[in-house]
Amino acid sequence: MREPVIQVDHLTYTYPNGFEALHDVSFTIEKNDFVAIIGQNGAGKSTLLKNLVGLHKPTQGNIIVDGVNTREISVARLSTKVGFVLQNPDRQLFADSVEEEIRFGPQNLKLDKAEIDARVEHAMEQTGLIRLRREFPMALSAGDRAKVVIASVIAMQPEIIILDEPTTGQDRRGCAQIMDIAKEFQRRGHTVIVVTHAMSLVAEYADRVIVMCKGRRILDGPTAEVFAQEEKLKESFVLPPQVTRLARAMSAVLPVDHTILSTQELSGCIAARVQANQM
Ligand SMILES: Nc1ncnc2c1ncn2[C@@H]1O[C@H](COP(=O)(O)OP(=O)(O)OP(=O)(O)O)[C@@H](O)[C@H]1O
Repeated sequence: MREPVIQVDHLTYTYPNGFEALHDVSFTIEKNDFVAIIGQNGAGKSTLLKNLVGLHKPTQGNIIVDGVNTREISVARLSTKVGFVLQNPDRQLFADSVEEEIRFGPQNLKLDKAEIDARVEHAMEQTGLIRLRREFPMALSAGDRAKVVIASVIAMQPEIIILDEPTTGQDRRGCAQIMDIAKEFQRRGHTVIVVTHAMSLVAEYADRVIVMCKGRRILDGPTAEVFAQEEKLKESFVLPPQVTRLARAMSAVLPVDHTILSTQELSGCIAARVQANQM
C-alpha cells in the first residue's frame, strides 16, 4: 500500500455567514497520486482546496497533510509541503521578472544560493520559461502567466501541488501544456490534485476522480470507473467526457469481443444495431 499524504477526516466547513459549504467529507490521497476533483459550480471544490492548504480551518473534523494537522501549522509553513496555484493565478504575480518571481519562494526558504539557482533553472526548464526569464510577468500571455505561477510553486519543491482551475482562459495548447507540466511533476514522485471543469483533461491525465456535489463527496475512484457511473454523475450535473460517452455508445453496438474489428466490420455492426432499433 502507498503512503497517505493527505487524510481528510470528517471535514465539515461552515462559512462565517453560517453557510455549510462542506459536510462530513472523508478521503485519503496517497503519495504520487494524480487526483481530479470535479463537480458543478458551488459544489464546494474550492472550499475543499482552501481547507487542504490551511487557508480555511475545518469547522469540524481534521486534515492531516504529510503527517501534520492543518490546525497546528501556519499557512506559510504548510506551503512548503503543499504548493497552491489559485483559480486566478495573476493574484500570485508581483515581481518584475519571471526569474525573480520564481526565485522568491526558494529565497524565502533561506536555501543557499547554489540550491536556489538550481531550483530556479529546473523550474524554468520544466515549464518552458527559460527564454522568458527577463520578461515582466504581467506582460506575458495568460498561458505563460499561469506557467510562471506553476514554476514558482515547483521551485519550492513541495510534496504536493494543488491547481484550482489551472486551464481557465487557456487555449487547447495551453491546457495541454499545463497538464503536461503537472504530469511531469507526478512522474518525479510528487502528488497532484487538480480542480477542473475540463472533463476531457480529467479523462486524459487523472488516475483518480473525486466528485463533489452540494458539499458532499458523492463518487470517488479510478477515472474510468467514475466516468462509467453516468446516473450518479447526472445527480451532480457532471457529464462524462465525450470520449467516454463515445466508448460507451460504441460498446452498445459492438459484439462482446470487439478488439479486432476493421472499419468495414464496425460499420456493419452499427448498421445492424440501427436496423434492430428500427424494427
Ligand atoms: N466566503 C463565503 N461566504 C459564504 N459562502 C461562500 C463563500 N465562499 C463560497 N461560498 C459558498 O460555498 C459554496 C461552495 O463554493 P466553492 O467556491 O467552494 O464551490 P466550487 O465547487 O469551487 O465552485 P466553482 O466551480 O464555481 O468554483 C457555494 O455555494 C458558495 O456560494
